[in-house]
Amino acid sequence: MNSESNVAPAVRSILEAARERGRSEGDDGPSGGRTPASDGRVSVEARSLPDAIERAEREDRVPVIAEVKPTSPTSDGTRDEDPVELARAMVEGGASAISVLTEPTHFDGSPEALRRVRAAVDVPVLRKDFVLRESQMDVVEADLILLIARFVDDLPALVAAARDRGFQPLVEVHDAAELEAALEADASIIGVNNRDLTKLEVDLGTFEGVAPAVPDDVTLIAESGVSDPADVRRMREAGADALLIGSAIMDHANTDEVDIAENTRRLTRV
Ligand SMILES: O=P(O)(O)OC[C@@H](O)[C@@H](O)c1c[nH]c2ccccc12
Repeated sequence: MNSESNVAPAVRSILEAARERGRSEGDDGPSGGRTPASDGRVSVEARSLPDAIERAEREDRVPVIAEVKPTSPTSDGTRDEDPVELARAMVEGGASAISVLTEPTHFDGSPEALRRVRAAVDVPVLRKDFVLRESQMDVVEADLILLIARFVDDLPALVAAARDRGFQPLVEVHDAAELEAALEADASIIGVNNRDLTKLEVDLGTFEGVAPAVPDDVTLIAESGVSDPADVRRMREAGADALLIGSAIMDHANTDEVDIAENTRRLTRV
């Protein structure tokens, strides 16, 4: 994998920033909220995502991972409410898990936001960032950590490193070749990103194209571009065990007060 030659300029810039992060701070330097073991690694007791999905199904909710994403290169605005308040409203609206952007330079995220969210809610929390090296995992505790198949050099090693720390790795793919790499790396939670990182365009057909090749025992997540109940139904029919939804809940462009709980509810009660 690790092909970034023709990704969108915004994505290239995100990756450059990610590559630098952790170096100047000293790869193992202290930072907000992590719980270092004696060797400087975090060690987590993760809240199970498959269990949270099962609970939602039992309670007739669509399993949704709702994303605290203050802004993004493709968003029309910035939402600067307290991440804890946003996360609480998402859980109130039926979210099964919360994703928190920790990327600082393009998404206005922070590890501290994730630490505070995880302390405030009892559902699993995903760390959404561009983790490229093992040492970048030791920044903050989370229940799940994102690994983007396309951008990492040694996916099997990073999957193993994540599990060593107690994280549930969520491996993000965009096509059949990346899916194969994820399966070879022994991933058991796989997300198909509907957003093409070369053009930043969204096509829900991406999930529909990749999903049939995913084994049943994998927890399969449809990521990005789900904007209304019809999209929720479409992704569920194509085999999504859960949906990762950010923008439709955050509603960045809306400058009026937005009801995050209600935005979440309309996608979990489909
Ligand atoms: O806001 P959306 O279209 O609902 O998408 C959420 C999530 O899938 C998206 O933020 C995302 C998917 N993969 C990523 C990798 C890094 C940062 C962000 C992402």
